[in-house]
Amino acid sequence: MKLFDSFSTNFKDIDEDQINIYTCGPTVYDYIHIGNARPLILADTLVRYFDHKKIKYKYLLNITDIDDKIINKAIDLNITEDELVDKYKNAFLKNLNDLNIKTPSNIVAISSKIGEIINFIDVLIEKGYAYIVDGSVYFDISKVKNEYGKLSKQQLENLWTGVRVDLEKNKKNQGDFALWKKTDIGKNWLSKWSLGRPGWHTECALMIDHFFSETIDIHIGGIDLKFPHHENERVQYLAKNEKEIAKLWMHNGHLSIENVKMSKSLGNIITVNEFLEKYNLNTLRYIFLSSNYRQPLNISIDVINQAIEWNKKVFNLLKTSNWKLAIKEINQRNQIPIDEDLVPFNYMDKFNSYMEDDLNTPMVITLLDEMMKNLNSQIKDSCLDLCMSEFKSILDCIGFKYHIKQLTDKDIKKLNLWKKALTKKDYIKADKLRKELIESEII
Ligand SMILES: Nc1ncnc2c1ncn2[C@@H]1O[C@H](COP(=O)(O)OP(=O)(O)OP(=O)(O)O)[C@@H](O)[C@H]1O
Ligand SMILES: [Zn+2]
Repeated sequence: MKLFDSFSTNFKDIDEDQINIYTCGPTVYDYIHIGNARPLILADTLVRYFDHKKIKYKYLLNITDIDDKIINKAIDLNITEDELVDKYKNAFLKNLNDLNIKTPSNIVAISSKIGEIINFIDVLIEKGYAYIVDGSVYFDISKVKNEYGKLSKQQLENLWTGVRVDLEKNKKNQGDFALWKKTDIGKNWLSKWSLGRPGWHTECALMIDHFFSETIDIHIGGIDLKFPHHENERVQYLAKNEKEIAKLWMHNGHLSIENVKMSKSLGNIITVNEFLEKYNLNTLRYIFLSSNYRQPLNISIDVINQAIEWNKKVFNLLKTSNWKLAIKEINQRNQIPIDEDLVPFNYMDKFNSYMEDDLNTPMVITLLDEMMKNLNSQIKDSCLDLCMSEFKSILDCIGFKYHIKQLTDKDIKKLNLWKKALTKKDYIKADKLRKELIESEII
């Protein structure tokens, strides 16, 4: 399988027996928006494909439950940070389920790893990469001069133009970032340096160091995290372990609305909950999968309508084939074994080759369109089961989920009566039955 590595800007082969994956999770101070869902759906598409190919993987997703944003919001609302975090962590987990995102192998909140973070920072101080100022600990980026900026392809001296940096005084270099922040505001923990809390960039570096004994295979996150967050994660891991944190970096492009990046701070967000109230998970899947994950994506009513129309087509085909196959089964016309040579297409092979080409899901959508066209018209009756099962397993593999009614014996009886009425040209009876079948969402 070939994936684009946004560090080397080359395609790389992924062929290990077990793939270790990490995605930077949300800061749980609010509901997630559909932009935040893009990296999660990207990771989900990847691991679903690994499942399909029976490739083993370990996928870790962190939850940032310690952060300034959490502290400030809890103060504003006059509630405890724990109350705030619980509410939004649960909402986040529910959203994963609502979006049909497979539960990662591990979901870990950083507050459960404070002891490990302190030890991690200690090693960086001992090795001379971090220094203490008045109870806070900073990473000294001048110690990794030759490495810093490599991921985001920037010159050290140009890095800070237009980027918001920590305002702490006494830092040796402008770009030095806090590993441990001394603070008496909000929740804090006792370390040998001060009462304080860890910095965000250290959380992810620690998680990867702690859960995986070696360089991970794939690190996933939105493109906005490339600098400084991922740059900072990388140099910490490099400083501690003298090796790369990840073999391959996957960065998704931004989701924008009216051509402006969807972001909480700009207030132009659509939360996952809001989106799902109006539309459904398949609408969002289609929107993301029909465009290349690396490209920016602008959401508009046209894009949403296109997704709705496409899903209607799929749903209708699934419904029609469901009752057609049910009748066929009951009539036992299906006793003739399926001759696989009769199946005129190679859908699964095509699907696999598109997915292995850096998750080329737009081509998979085109393939599904081609399948729908054939299934709706030309496919030989004897191939219907086989082709439909391929169609369904592709949909399932890329995370679509449709609710098709399970037909009862009574439903099938009615279908047969309808068919008989048609054969006998008893159109009044046929029409009545057809109406009933439509009403009960069978056809
Ligand atoms: N508009 C977007 N399009 C795609 N991915 C995004 C977008 N906004 C955030 N992300 C990604 O979502 C994940 C969580 O991001 P983060 O924790 O920074 O969210 P946030 O604080 O809610 O962001 P923001 O304030 O920008 O809305 C990251 O991988 C980030 O890159
Ligand atoms: Zn991270």
